[in-house]
Amino acid sequence: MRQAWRVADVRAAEKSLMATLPDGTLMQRAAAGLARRCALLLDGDVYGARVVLLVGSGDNGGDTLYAGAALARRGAQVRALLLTPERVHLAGLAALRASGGFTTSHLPDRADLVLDGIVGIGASGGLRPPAAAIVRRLGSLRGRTGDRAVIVAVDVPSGVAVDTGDVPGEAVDADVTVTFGCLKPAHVIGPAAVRCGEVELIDIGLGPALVMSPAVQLAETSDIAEWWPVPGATSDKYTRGVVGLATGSAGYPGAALLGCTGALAGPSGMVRYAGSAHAEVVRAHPSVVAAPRVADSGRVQAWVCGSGLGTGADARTELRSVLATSLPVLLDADAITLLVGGKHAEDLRRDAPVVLTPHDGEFKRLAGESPGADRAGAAARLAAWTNAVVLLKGDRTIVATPAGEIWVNPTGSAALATAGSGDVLAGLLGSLLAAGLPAVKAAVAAAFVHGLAGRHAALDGPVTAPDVAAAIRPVLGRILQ
Ligand SMILES: NC(=O)C1=CN([C@@H]2O[C@H](COP(=O)(O)OP(=O)(O)OC[C@H]3O[C@@H](n4cnc5c(N)ncnc54)[C@H](O)[C@@H]3O)[C@@H](O)[C@H]2O)[C@@H](O)CC1
Repeated sequence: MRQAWRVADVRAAEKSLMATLPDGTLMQRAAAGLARRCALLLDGDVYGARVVLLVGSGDNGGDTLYAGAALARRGAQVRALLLTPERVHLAGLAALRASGGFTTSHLPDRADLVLDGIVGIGASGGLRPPAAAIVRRLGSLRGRTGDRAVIVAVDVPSGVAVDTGDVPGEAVDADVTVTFGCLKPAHVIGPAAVRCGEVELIDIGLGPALVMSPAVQLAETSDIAEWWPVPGATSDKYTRGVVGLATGSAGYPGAALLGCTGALAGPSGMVRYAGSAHAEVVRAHPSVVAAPRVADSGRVQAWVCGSGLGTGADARTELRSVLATSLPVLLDADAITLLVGGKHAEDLRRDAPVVLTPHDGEFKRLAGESPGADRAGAAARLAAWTNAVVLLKGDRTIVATPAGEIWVNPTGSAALATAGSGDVLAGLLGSLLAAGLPAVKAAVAAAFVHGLAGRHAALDGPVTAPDVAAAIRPVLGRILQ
């Protein structure tokens, strides 16, 4: 499991750690790690490399100057462009000069490596115009071999909103981001995460001081392997869990079929289907036990309701039926639309878990506003308001609990942006709920495996929802081996 902390918590941890260390120790650790990574990016060919430092007025600029000094000592031609020369980190600048580096008043035409030290976790608002103009030109810099200059962001790419992962305006598009002490939300959430490129975390000894809860958590393959329910010697189809799907309609039988495909790939021992697509479902999936309505179905341990269900009177009845149970319920698509206006809000005040899986449009309908720039915060607010686990779909899907726990999925893939892929996710997640996984783990694990399935399917070309569903099993085979 990986974790990211908010700026205020990082600063508090740094402060408590600095109280025990000689002045400047953390910056020296940070700069040493940064310089080491830069040397590797130059393939060890540091001597004669053209290195450009973009240096802002804070400690982020200080890290950059010290790292530049280390590279200059190894023979690199280091030029520092000071954005606010009157407020530069003086000791860092002295170190650079003493090592043979220079300052420059303009962005050089050629560079092998650019270090972005304009602004780090002290950023407020979007980049100011002079910095924004420089950042716009970075993509055109070429180095010794004619290749594009490698861009390294120091701590975070300048221009991103560190706590939310938003990119409000011009921002550095880094190949590598070298961060210090711990990850921050911008490294893992939203468009900022894309601007980071590869993220390298340098240990500066901050760990023991990070006593506050992380802002965001990310599951790793080992977590999924640990959580995923697997049958034991005494398991049978009922003890493995039975998932029920109240999905699809005459207009959208495909949603029922795709949901069942996702559910069949999950860990539960049996899939029941309730709805008007029952004949099609049994034809396509002989192992599914189907009935026309929720009321006619046998026992299940969790319900999935909504995908392709419609929003008419019959759909309302089915939604009421699943919410009236004391079982975990996943509400997707039309079931979310049916909640709008608060008509079923009181039904969400139930003891058994509810999982909501909105995309941005459904989120807006339900919450009354778009997720906006702070997707994690928005998901957490909706989770608290609805008393449900909210899985907000996106490139980096967010899972938030009513208690404010937030997860971000690292396996997202553009391949999942295809009709019906959400139905597959709902079925898979429902299967995990039926198998007894707590709602938050079920949501995190389903998003993780679904994302990998999208990537796996994309290896063979353009992806459709059935391809995603078909890829779940090989992906799980690898995770659980
Ligand atoms: N505090 C610590 O113990 C450590 C801090 N480190 C570095 O210090 C950084 C934080 O340093 P600071 O707190 O000095 O803050 P920053 O260096 O991130 O930025 C603060 C400066 O940037 C300017 N600024 C703010 N928003 C701007 C914008 N939108 N456009 C242009 N300029 C803007 C402000 O005028 C301010 O002077 C970290 O990101 C990291 O790189 C590391 O050395 C590790 C240890």
